[in-house]
Amino acid sequence: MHFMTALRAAWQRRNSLLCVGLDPDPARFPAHLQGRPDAILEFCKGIVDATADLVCSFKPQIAYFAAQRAEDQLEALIDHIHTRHPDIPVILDAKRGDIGSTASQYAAEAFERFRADAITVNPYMGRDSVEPYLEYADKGVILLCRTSNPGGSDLQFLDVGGGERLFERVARLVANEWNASGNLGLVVGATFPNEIARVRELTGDMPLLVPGIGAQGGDIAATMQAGRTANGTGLMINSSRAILYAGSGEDYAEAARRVALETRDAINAHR
Ligand SMILES: O=C(O)c1cc(=O)[nH]c(=O)n1[C@@H]1O[C@H](COP(=O)(O)O)[C@@H](O)[C@H]1O
Repeated sequence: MHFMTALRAAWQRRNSLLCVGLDPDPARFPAHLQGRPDAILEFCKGIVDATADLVCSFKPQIAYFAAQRAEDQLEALIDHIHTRHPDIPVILDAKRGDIGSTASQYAAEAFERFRADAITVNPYMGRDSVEPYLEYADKGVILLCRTSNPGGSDLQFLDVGGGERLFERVARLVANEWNASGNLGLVVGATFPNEIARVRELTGDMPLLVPGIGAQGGDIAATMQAGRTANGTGLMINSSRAILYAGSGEDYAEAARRVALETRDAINAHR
């Protein structure tokens, strides 16, 4: 199924704009999982199965798996999500960006090896660096626009002419010129609601991935006010650490579920 179709269906069916980020850090795992060779997979499966009815997407961050030599566990995790929760799209957070020939390999890695439904990509090498991902017409490609970190302003706020800031140029280009197949989205941090509003203004109903609530302190009400579309959707609001590490004992998945539920409801209160 096309990523955008699956996302819209998940927004409706799950009544949720929450994206749970899967950033497994073994140092923070509960004691009963410590030292197990499959700890990353087991930890993440626990989170996924406890929260799947509360989310519109899952977003595994590839660095957390690669740093632990656990790409095989990432493959198994995505396979688990597709098998057990087939209606929930998986966004592989990889933030790739390279020349076309190399980008083709990154696209094959994300969509063929890992079987992700969407990938995050850094667009700052330009259109030809994004095109290999677009060849997978049913997959989502979510481009960094205005990132959630403080240093995001260093470059993304630069005036590129006539008072237009770099992130605005990215949003305008992506919405008006690059999105011929309708499979693009943008990343805009919850920590910058004014910029969410600006990107929404420039991109119509384009889906926005919004990380930065929870551990980074972004405001849910301001995010929703700035970014929701007329029908009360349009956003995948990501929270990772605040949900993953809500508990530290054997009941970590139940603790994660409680925070995911609170977060989903806090978001829905502003739809
Ligand atoms: O593309 C992303 O997902 C992303 C973009 C961005 O601007 N800021 C950002 O925090 N992220 C990712 O979103 C997640 C945020 O995690 P928490 O701060 O723990 O909720 C991490 O996986 C980040 O890599």
